[in-house]
Amino acid sequence: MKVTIHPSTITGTIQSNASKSSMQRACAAALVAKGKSIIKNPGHSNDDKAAMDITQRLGGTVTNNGNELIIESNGVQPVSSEINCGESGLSIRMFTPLVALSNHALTVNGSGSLVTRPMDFFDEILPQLGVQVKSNAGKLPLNIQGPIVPKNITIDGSLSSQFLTGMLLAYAASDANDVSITVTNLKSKPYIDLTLDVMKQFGLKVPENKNYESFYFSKSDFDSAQSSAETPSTSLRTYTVEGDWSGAAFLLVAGAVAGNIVVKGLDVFSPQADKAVLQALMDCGCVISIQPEQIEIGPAPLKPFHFNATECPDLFPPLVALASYCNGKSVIEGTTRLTHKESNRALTLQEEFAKLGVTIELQDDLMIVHGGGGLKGATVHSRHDHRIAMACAVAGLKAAGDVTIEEAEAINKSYPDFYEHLKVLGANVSL
Ligand SMILES: O=C(O)C1=C[C@@H](OP(=O)(O)O)[C@@H](O)[C@H](O)C1
Ligand SMILES: C=C(OP(=O)(O)O)C(=O)O
Repeated sequence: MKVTIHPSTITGTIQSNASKSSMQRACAAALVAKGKSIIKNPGHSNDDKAAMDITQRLGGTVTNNGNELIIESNGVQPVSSEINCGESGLSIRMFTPLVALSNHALTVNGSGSLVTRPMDFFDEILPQLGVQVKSNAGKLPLNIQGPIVPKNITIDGSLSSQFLTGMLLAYAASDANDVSITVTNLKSKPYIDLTLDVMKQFGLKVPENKNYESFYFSKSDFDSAQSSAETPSTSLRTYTVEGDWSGAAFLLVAGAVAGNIVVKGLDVFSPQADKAVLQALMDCGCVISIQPEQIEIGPAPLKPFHFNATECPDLFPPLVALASYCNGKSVIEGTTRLTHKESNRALTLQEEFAKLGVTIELQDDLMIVHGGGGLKGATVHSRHDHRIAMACAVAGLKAAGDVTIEEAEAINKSYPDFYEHLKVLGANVSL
């Protein structure tokens, strides 16, 4: 699908989309928590759909009426010999340790960019916990046969926090007692805060976070009268999927560049990593008012900013769009975190923004965006990466000519309503 963004000024109010990070975790937590869970504000992105399908294949009963998702579960009891994670890095890395809770042999598969993303973690770690693993040299498909036996283990957190998210859930589900997961060089730490937050809300056993270096599952927490009285694991529980700071970052940048808008549905106290976008927006000098129930944002002469995105790598694409309109060189740190996303994002941003007339330099872990020179109309390509498509769309709002995005449907991975939301804000978008 091709989408063309015509130069536009935007205005109005928009409700943020549901966070796939919050929604996918909720599916996994509902699966292992046992009992009935009601999940409000469910998302409908491809990654959300993958998580719902996996939950069902691992034994959950999933009923989705659009406004509410109801999951009933007796724990992981697979009803299928294969799960398919689509293109979702979080789903494969979070659900594979949950697959390993069962003694059934299962194949874990995926598609698109996921086929080339590294999964060697499982070859190295799961066998230490009694799980048989066969992979295609560290890539998909994976054949997994548990059950996992929690014990003290050390894992590497430098490539992705998502493996740790899966391990924490699996340890909690198997009632890990007096054991620690030690993690070296953990990156994307706020995503672990989100995992722990969801685990708590679903009444799972939450480990003690020792400075993001070790996560200790105590002997007694879960059995204590107090914890089971507060959040009994088999009770009915309700969870509301958070508004998505990662998707909203594109809307907020659109406001800073192309018109006064209001974004609703974002929790400023959320553990989500990407709420850090507010810092860059405040630093670049746009007009912004942050209130508990909404964020108002609008354009002003924009100045360059310096931002460290090591812990929130998904902010690179929207921040590159923002930096393109800032008058001078903006510096974003953390490019090494981008190599294994849906595309090699530092390179794809450099190549696609070059088509729009923006020079991006890559130096070690730094990205330097030469902004303020004006953007030209061009045809760009999503590179099958939702965040590249959204970054180009937002950048196109104030380009000198039309910006056409090829394979624009990549947005379905996280934010299927993105172009519609731009249209609601008055952007001139041809679908
Ligand atoms: O846990 C999550 O929901 C995510 C964690 C991050 O990945 P890494 O931990 O690999 O950086 C992020 O990039 C991804 O989009 C979603
Ligand atoms: C990298 C992303 O997601 P995942 O790793 O879950 O596929 C993303 O949404 O940008």
